[in-house]
Amino acid sequence: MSWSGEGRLHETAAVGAAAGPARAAGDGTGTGARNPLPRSGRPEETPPRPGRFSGPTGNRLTVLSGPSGVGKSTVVAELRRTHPEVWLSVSVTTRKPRPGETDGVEYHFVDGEEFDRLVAAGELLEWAEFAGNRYGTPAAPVLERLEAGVPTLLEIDLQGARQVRKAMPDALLVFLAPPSWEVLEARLRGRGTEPEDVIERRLAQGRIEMAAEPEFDVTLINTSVQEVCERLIDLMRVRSGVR
Ligand SMILES: Nc1nc2c(ncn2[C@@H]2O[C@H](COP(=O)(O)OP(=O)(O)O)[C@@H](O)[C@H]2O)c(=O)[nH]1
Ligand SMILES: Nc1ncnc2c1ncn2[C@@H]1O[C@H](COP(=O)(O)OP(=O)(O)O)[C@@H](O)[C@H]1O
Repeated sequence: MSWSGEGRLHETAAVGAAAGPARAAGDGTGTGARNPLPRSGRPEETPPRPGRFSGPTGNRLTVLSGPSGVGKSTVVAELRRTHPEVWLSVSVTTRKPRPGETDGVEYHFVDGEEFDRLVAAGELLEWAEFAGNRYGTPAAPVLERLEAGVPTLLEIDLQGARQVRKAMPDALLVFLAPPSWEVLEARLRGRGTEPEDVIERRLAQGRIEMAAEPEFDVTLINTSVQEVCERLIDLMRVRSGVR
């Protein structure tokens, strides 16, 4: 079967001590309760399908998305610390840096003019506007890593994930979900980095993102950051042959 596209295997794995053991994608033990899609075949046994941006090694890109405040940046920071073998794409954004963010680490912070230039020059693999700012993935570094067989992760929004799905049908799309909506609100407010009106915009966008969960291949529930990281690494290992 084809792993991408309609009938894509979908797994919902609660990750965290309270949620029981995490399950391997396609190992037949996932509940799939929220998305009862057909589940024949194991993704790791499906040969790579060439996409517009696929590298010759068949190495597949992994995309992490989820609503604002769910913990994506925290997971990425933990991966950066504990799994330096994974290459994390650094996006360009027109958003202003938050306290503690460093240009070139979390993002390349650019002005609107530079962002326009990158779009016009076709240098972005995908880009989207999110809560009043623009964000995009520089294509060249991603393609270089995929070509070299390096496990590669993008942390991007839903619109970006959809663009990646079109451009690279083999990409693994992982949805990071909160344990509950209340927890998501509490995390976003607790982070204390945005004023209330921005929080409201992000929560509104978050409802849209949550509704799109069935479009993703795998859902991980962010109860424990460490366990989400381990599951992500497992998924990437299966897909890119990393040991
Ligand atoms: N499409 C797209 N979205 C991105 C990119 N980089 C970051 N994002 C997303 O933009 C949204 C806002 O990011 P950010 O301002 O850092 O806020 P946070 O997610 O609440 O920490 C998040 O959903 C990110 O995943 C990118 O290169 N492309
Ligand atoms: N598993 C978790 N348990 C408790 N708090 C978490 C967890 N993951 C992230 N957080 C906290 O939630 C807030 C939002 O996380 P963040 O990584 O900024 O989210 P995102 O990048 O998805 O917007 C932060 O204050 C972070 O410390």
